Amino acid sequence: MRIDIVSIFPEFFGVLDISLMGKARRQGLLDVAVHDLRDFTHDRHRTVDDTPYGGGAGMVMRPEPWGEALDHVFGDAATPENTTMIVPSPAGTPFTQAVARELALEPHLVFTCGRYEGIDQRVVDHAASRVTVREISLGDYVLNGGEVAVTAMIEAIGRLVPGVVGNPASLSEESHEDGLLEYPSYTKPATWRGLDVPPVLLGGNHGAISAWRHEQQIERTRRVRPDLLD
Ligand SMILES: N#Cc1c(-c2ccc3cc[nH]c3c2)n[nH]c1N
Repeated sequence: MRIDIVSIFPEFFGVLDISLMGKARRQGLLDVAVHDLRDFTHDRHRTVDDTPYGGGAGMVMRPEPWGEALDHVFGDAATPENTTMIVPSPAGTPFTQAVARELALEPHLVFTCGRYEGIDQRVVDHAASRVTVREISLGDYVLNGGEVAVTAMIEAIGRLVPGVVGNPASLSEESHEDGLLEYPSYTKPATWRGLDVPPVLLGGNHGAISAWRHEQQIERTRRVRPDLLD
């Protein structure tokens, strides 16, 4: 999978050089390129924003640098079938595990990190004439820009790419994979500060363990996220 990120804070994505994402990049499973939007400006101050038409607080990201940056990232080969541009936005559709699974099947993802009051709408509209565009929200709260959201999305998507996670079986036992929250986990010692590991987990009866874990998933989901059971 090829991932391109455009941001005025490219250094923000150094986190993608470490841990599982870094290993996947070194293995060639993920090809990630980060682009500085200011490299596509032509004035002395490398200006990326301007005042909003219609007035209002804050600034809007200018379309020209974005247009040139996306021209560079899309190249001549990008089509709606092979390239998906993801625009993080509080006005987007919710980012869920199901969306992560969909996007993990795409060959090329382009993430556009807005700042200020957002990106001139014409950038999104023009890109939609060239590639698939999805405006996606990390959650119902307000961030200062797209970078935090893009980092979270790339981790959630990247870990689903075959080969990135060592034991694929672990992916199927996580929260939200089967519509339920995950069961509680324990490791040694069997007793810690007077607290015991549930005996069923020590008995080696795999059928009983599996049944207990499913019961725990149902109980935890009913208690914490009853909405998932609707
Ligand atoms: N995704 C997402 C977001 C954002 C977000 C995304 C981009 C920009 C650009 C300026 N401000 C932004 C906020 N806020 N809350 C979310 N769930």
